[in-house]
Amino acid sequence: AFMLSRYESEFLELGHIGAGEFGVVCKCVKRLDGCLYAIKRSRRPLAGSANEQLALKEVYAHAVLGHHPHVVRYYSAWAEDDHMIIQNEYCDGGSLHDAILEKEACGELFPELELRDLLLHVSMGLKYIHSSGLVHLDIKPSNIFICQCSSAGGAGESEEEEDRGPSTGVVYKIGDLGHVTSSSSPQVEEGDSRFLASEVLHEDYSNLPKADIFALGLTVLLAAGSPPLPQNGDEWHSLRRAQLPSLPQELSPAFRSLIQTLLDPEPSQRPSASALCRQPVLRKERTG
Ligand SMILES: Cn1cc(CCO)c2c3c(c(-c4ccccc4Cl)cc21)C(=O)NC3=O
Repeated sequence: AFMLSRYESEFLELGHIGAGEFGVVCKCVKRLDGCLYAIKRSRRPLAGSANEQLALKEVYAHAVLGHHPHVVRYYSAWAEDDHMIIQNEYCDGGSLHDAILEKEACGELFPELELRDLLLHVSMGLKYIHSSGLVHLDIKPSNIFICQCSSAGGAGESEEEEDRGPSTGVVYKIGDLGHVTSSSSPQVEEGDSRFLASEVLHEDYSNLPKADIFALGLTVLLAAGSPPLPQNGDEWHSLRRAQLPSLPQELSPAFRSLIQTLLDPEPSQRPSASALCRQPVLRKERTG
């Protein structure tokens, strides 16, 4: 079109960082402030379609959630030339899924200290989302983003400092709010079946925050080096009888049993996000 779109006039595209059926994600610099942003451009969904509902829920969730150091920050969203555009905080460390693939590629493992940071940071983000009466419903490694940069953005720089992992200074943030819904009157759009709690599969929506906790448990297992998760079948069910898969590393008994509780078949037996944030095994060991 002859008219420069807002996207083209306000941003310079530096590269593609993701693509899927949802659309394309680019790393962009905003010409005005010189800051980096992750911008997702997707075909505008058909008015009144389910996809439009999903697109709107994502923007509503960001608008309601405001700022938190462990939730990817939202800056703006708009529609133009038949596309939906959302401008979010750019996390410079890639996704946890990328990090897991890299570790596997060079035969390394996440040390337990980093697994504890991961579990603590995502628990803090979930505590915030759940305290706002919302649930994420698509917690998985490809939706958790890593900030290595010193200016990790987000509110409360000082709070950010406190949250930094002692070992790596890496900050984990929950992203992709496309499945977020109200935990009380849910219109559940199921997330990735590999991370789906069995009660949600059976349409029991009575305790959705605990479905996020279950998915977080599987996410930590993958980061600990467990083999790829089954999408269905016997293995899928045995994972949901709290039989942890064999892991390539010895985790401390305290940490291993904590992960076990996240995967409990009974949602009420799984710890809440706020209980997880208070778990001694996740608090920084005050050395010296
Ligand atoms: C594929 N991909 C890779 C990255 C980071 C690479 O270091 C990424 C980001 C986001 C998103 C994203 C997810 C869902 C909705 C909107 C966005 Cl911008 C996707 C991303 C996002 O919101 N912030 C990101 O950094």
